[in-house]
Amino acid sequence: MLRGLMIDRLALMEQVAAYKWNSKLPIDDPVREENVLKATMARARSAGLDQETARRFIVSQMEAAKSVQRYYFAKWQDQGATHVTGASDLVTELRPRIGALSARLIAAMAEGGSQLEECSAVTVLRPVPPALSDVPRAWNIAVDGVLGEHGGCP
Ligand SMILES: C=C(O[C@@H]1C=C(C(=O)O)C=C[C@H]1O)C(=O)O
Repeated sequence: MLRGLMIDRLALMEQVAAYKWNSKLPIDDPVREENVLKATMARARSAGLDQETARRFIVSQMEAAKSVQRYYFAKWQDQGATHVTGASDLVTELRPRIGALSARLIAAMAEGGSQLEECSAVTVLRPVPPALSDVPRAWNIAVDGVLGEHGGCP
């Protein structure tokens, strides 16, 4: 559940990158990030999820999201691409979908929280999903935000 939602959120980032590439927008949007963070903290509070856990989690999902976008920007730069086809609108389509996934992610974190304390969570979450095989480092960033305290697991 948690893994699937994390994959779904990151899988949208190629389209986010395409929209920004075509519109010549920067990858980083600190105002949007602040809004995502605030919404997440409010949701975490009502779901009974620890604030620090929620913050660390969403900050790493956003870092991972930007890492995916940087991968595609570099690729299109190398290819000399001026316009990438198939990009949905960022504001009316992509961000509402990202927002819905972020809400479900916080619910999943709140529900599965105690399981994440176990070392088996590492085994389940760590493998790079096939859909994200081009961006393994981004996946690792996303997973580190969930499993940061598991340094001692085998
Ligand atoms: C996904 C986006 O790109 C970046 C990543 C964000 C996120 O993961 O929520 C938010 C803002 C941007 O810094 C976006 O602009 O919406």
